[in-house]
Amino acid sequence: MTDTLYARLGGADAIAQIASDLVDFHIANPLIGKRFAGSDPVAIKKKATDFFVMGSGGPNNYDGLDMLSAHKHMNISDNEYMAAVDDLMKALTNADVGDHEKAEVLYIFHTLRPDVVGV
Ligand code: HEM
Repeated sequence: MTDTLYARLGGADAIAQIASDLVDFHIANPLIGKRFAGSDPVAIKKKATDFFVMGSGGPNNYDGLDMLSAHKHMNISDNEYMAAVDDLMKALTNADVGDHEKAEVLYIFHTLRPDVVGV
């Protein structure tokens, strides 16, 4: 059997580093940084890690909101979504994730777009 995406990314520690970088990049990103002005970086890094671990086939410890509830009434634009995708690619590159795994992560991320953009 093929390893889960979770295992191929390097498990919980590797994913925690990717999620931490991702949140740092979002906060520093001029296109979306202001969205996180009121956020606690430590808390959202934990939520992002748990969500990513669960979504890649690892243990499910995610206790956060579903994606529609989390982003409802934010009215996130296509440009903001693309900025978040750019940050994700950067975080994956930083962690030396291979092209095949990057494509899988991107695909999963994109399946969540309807619950995030313009809701
Ligand atoms: C498919 C893409 C995305 C995924 C998978 C995702 C994932 C998440 C998760 C797991 C949470 C935590 C939910 C909770 O608090 O229980 C969250 C919160 C949030 N997301 Fe997203 N997100 C995405 C795209 C975006 C985009 C494009 C923006 C805006 C540019 C955004 C802005 C936020 C904000 C502002 C919060 C609340 C942070 C806080 O609680 O302080 N998200 N997102």
